[in-house]
Amino acid sequence: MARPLEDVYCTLLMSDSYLPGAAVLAHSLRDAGTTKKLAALITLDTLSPDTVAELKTLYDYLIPVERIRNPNPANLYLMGRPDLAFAFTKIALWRQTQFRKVVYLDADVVALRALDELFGLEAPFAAAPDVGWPDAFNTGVMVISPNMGDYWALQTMAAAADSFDGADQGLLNQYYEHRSWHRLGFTYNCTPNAQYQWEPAYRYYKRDIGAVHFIGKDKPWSSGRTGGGGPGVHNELLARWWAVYDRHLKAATTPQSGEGPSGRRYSTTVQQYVHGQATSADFGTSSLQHIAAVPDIVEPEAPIITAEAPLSEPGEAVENIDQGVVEPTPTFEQRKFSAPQMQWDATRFEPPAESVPEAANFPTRTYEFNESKQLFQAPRSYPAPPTDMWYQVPETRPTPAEKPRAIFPWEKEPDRPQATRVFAEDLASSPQPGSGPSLVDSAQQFTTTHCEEGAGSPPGQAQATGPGSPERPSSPQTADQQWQTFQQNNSNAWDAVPGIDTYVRAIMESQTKRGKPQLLHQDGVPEDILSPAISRKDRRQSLILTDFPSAMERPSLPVTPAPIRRPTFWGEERDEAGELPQAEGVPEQEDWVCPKCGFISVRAEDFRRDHRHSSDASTTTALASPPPASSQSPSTTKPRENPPSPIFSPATTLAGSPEMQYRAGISPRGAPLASLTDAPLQPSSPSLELQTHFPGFSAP
Ligand SMILES: O=c1ccn([C@@H]2O[C@H](COP(=O)(O)OP(=O)(O)O[C@H]3O[C@H](CO)[C@@H](O)[C@H](O)[C@H]3O)[C@@H](O)[C@H]2O)c(=O)[nH]1
Ligand SMILES: [Mn+2]
Repeated sequence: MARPLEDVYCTLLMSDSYLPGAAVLAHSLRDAGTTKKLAALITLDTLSPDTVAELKTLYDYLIPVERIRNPNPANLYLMGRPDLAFAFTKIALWRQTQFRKVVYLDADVVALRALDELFGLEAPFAAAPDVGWPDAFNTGVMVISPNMGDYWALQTMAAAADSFDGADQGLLNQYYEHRSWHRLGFTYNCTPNAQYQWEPAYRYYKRDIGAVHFIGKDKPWSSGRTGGGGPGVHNELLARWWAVYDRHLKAATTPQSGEGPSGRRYSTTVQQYVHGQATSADFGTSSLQHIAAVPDIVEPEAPIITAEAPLSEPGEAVENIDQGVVEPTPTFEQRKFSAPQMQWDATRFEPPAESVPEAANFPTRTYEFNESKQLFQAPRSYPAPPTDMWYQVPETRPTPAEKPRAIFPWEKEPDRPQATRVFAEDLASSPQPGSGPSLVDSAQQFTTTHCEEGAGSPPGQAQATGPGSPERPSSPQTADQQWQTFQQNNSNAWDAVPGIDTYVRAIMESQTKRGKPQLLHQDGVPEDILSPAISRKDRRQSLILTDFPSAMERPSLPVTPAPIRRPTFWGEERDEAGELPQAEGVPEQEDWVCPKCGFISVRAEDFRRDHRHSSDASTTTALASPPPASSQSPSTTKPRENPPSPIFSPATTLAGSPEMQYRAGISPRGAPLASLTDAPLQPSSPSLELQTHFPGFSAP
């Protein structure tokens, strides 16, 4: 016949720091005369060999178990106990099926008497109410009938972190909420509370108390004896723990030298985890302060001796003090720190996915309202406001910002007039049919606007000739006269630098020799670039740089004699039958626009002399044989007597050279140059559209 299964008291130890608790628990049970064996579940990888050795002397069975970590320990922070991350390990009790019944006791429990009657309970599970929520049970004292069915169910819950407090108590209460369990009396798991205790009840039930359980972060051995000196329920019960400790484990005068009253050797292993133990100073002070041992713990009525009472072993400490014995601090005292249980074991697991950040452990400080009943007394007087508060205006004016470095020669002229700006919007309103601004006017506007640095013009000239200037001559001039005046008074500074001229001509000639026309479009297909129906993206990138304003900048500026045709509301182009009359006093288009390639020069002389196509072998200039249909104004056919300086000559000569496009891409005032589209300009085109070309940027 098989041997009947055994009954045991069992505890759990997962860290060295709880060793004093486990030791006191074992002693308290044995002192109480239990007939049952003692067992301890231990996690070998987190306990020191010394601790295990000590446990071996105290317990009949040491049962190694794997720690079970809460995979989602967030709820532990709700009760401020992140150190209980491995509390689920406790469910290993249910798999100890080698035992019939287990009376489980936390390591922070001290038995005041043997609890053997608990093994006679029928119920498969029993526990006492929790003091914080009495409908729930506390898991520090439990009567368990181990079985694998419950174990696997609990294990599944633990794996899912199914626990309202993140630890075993939440998990087990959830598990047994809908199962039958036996409710033990509070006397089996009395949890003294420093803040609240129902003292009359304590006094009344005191003699029934079977086990005291020191719940919470602070344990008797971790806070030391200082807290347990006075009257009150909590201190009385604390004294019961220290009584067992003192009887069996308290440090002797010389470590490892003595024997306790029970005949056991004092344990230095245990002492090192007891606050305030194992230093010579402590030997003296503790014996003065501590509550001395209660002689017979089986007798709850035994008188409790307070600090003022005679010491149980007065000789030791006094002797030491008197003889001036100063013992070196033992190394185990220096090593007694035991790190609290971490939220996760970095040596075995990855950090939990939803772990609480470190900051959750930062100390917090609570400020409370002042509860003083004293009425507020206003001070008799307040300090006078400061009298020297005003803004001190600085005596010296701040030095004006430095002028920008001169780039062009004329910028160095000392009495160069301040440049002004004139914008198209400031000028006369849009061209009127028949009397709209001529090309001369436009050119004047343009030059004044764009050469606002007053390039090359005599002092004051830029303003004087500006159309928007108040000093504008009011006497009416013919367009031709204005053109003459304008051209005489305006020239570009770079035209006076022969080097530029020579260089650009050389490029142009070399291109002409290579048969590259300067402005021929790639495929020769004429295109009505002015048609609004043609979207911008369909146009090829321009090859020509000029200083013309772009269509965007000056959309209405008529830089060609012909007006811009806008589509009607219905989208089609307007009839060519001139709605707008030809402008007067404007040079003929053939004088400055190449009918072949649309190349533009403002100075007709330059145009005739310089602009040639390689195919024009017999032609001296592009304009030697102007298209017969376009000759209209007699004023443009006669040669000019005093050829004025070119205005746009760089543009005419730079055409077609990508390198020079880049170099000439910035106008004298730093604005990007405009470029003509490379589509051919038809003599019959209704207008010419200009397109801004920024160096380095290609229009789609
Ligand atoms: O670092 C540790 C932490 C815990 N334990 C063991 O686990 C038990 C539970 O920890 P404890 O500090 O005693 O928890 P309590 O302050 O008592 O907190 C309550 O909440 C815990 C978590 O739900 C339950 O385990 C307790 O029974 C319950 O009283 C201890 O007694 C020890 O046996 C260790 O060995 N090392
Ligand atoms: Mn406990």
